Amino acid sequence: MNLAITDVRLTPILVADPPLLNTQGVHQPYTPRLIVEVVTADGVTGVGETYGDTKYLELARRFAQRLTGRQVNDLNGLFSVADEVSVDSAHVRDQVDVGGLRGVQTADKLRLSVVSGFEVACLDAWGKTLGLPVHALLGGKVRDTVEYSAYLFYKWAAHPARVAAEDDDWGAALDPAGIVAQARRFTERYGFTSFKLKGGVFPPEEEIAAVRALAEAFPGRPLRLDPNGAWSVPTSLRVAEELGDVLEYLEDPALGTPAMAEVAARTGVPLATNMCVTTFAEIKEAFTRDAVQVVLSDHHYWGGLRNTQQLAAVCRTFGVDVSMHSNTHLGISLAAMTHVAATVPGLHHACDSHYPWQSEDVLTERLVFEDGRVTVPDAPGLGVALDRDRLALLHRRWLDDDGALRDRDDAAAMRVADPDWVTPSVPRW
Ligand SMILES: O=C([O-])C(=O)C[C@H](O)[C@@H](O)C(=O)[O-]
Ligand SMILES: [Mg+2]
Repeated sequence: MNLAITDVRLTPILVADPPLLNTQGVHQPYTPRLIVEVVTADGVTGVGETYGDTKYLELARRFAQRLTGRQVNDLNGLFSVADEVSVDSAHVRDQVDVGGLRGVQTADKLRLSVVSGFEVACLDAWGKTLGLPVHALLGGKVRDTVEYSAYLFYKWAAHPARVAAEDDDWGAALDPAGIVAQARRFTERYGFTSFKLKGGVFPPEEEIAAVRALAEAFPGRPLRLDPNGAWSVPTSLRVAEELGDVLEYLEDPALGTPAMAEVAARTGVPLATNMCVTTFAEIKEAFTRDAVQVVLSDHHYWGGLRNTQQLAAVCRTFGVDVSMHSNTHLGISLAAMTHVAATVPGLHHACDSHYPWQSEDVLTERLVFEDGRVTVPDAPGLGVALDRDRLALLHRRWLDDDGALRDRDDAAAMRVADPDWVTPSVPRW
């Protein structure tokens, strides 16, 4: 058995994405992702997936150059490579962007997102070589299925500039009735039994009404509302007061740990985050101030599956729940999320996934949700197979793009419909 990496392939792609609304704007018709392949001396190929925007891609290219000759099971070594890459990446070293939906974007976090794509690819190759599933390499699964929630979005029927790949049959959802209809479709198609509504789009009263309508349509089902930090502390408290009887948790109602701590101190509704605790360095302040009761890990920006397990252990120590966040992603990432979620003890909340919104994939066989759950794959590696024709097609789309869509920009996508749109300042309400 020879675990040495002999080749690394990076394939940036553009994937069709429906016009889903959030507080920053609307999803672009296509979103960038990066598919990572590592090949071993034995000819085994492992696959990974991460963000594909230019700044990630540039780092990934530097990263890839340093991998040949390393062992696929040297997972700790990936972080040393990340350090080396940081030294010669002066252009991203000091880059900090506070305005996105993924929390504060630092160069460190970009690097960890890149590491995650390679870590998953290495685990896949290592597992295939040993004939073991990724969850076994992570210490073994403690459950056979992982529960996901229906991720509801306010949505237009179509993108303002129609695109060929867009033919979703979800229709528009712009009011409580539309959101309930969307939720029904999610239950019919995938059997989801818990629901998360992406908020911060309409004034809070309208979103409160939508959650109330969901509570009436699906009595007793876990419900969450996530405005991505768009509300002030008083608004967050008002929403918590009005929906406290039906919410499983409120997700990032206000932006940042101090504001979340203020809200948490004055409501009994649990608060979840994928914005104010997104790195190990942010944990201490948030946990000591009791600002959050649930951390939604995203293995991409936490630096991979093993870091996600470490995060879960820290959360457990502090009595904070852990669950999972997602961004627009394909089946490789869903498989990775499912493997790691299967190994985390005490996972009390259904994980998020955008996957049902993705009509395209790079797999020969897509993962399926049954009764709102994905069965944990037991085949070697991630248990997925790359469809090279699909990959080539989505890469061709990336090559043909003039650069406009290679970096996700929800505000720019919104300006296609509303030229005066500017990213709202926070708090918006
Ligand atoms: O839970 C979250 O904050 C997200 O899922 C962030 C995403 O960027 C979401 O807002 C989206 O896709 O519009
Ligand atoms: Mg969130």
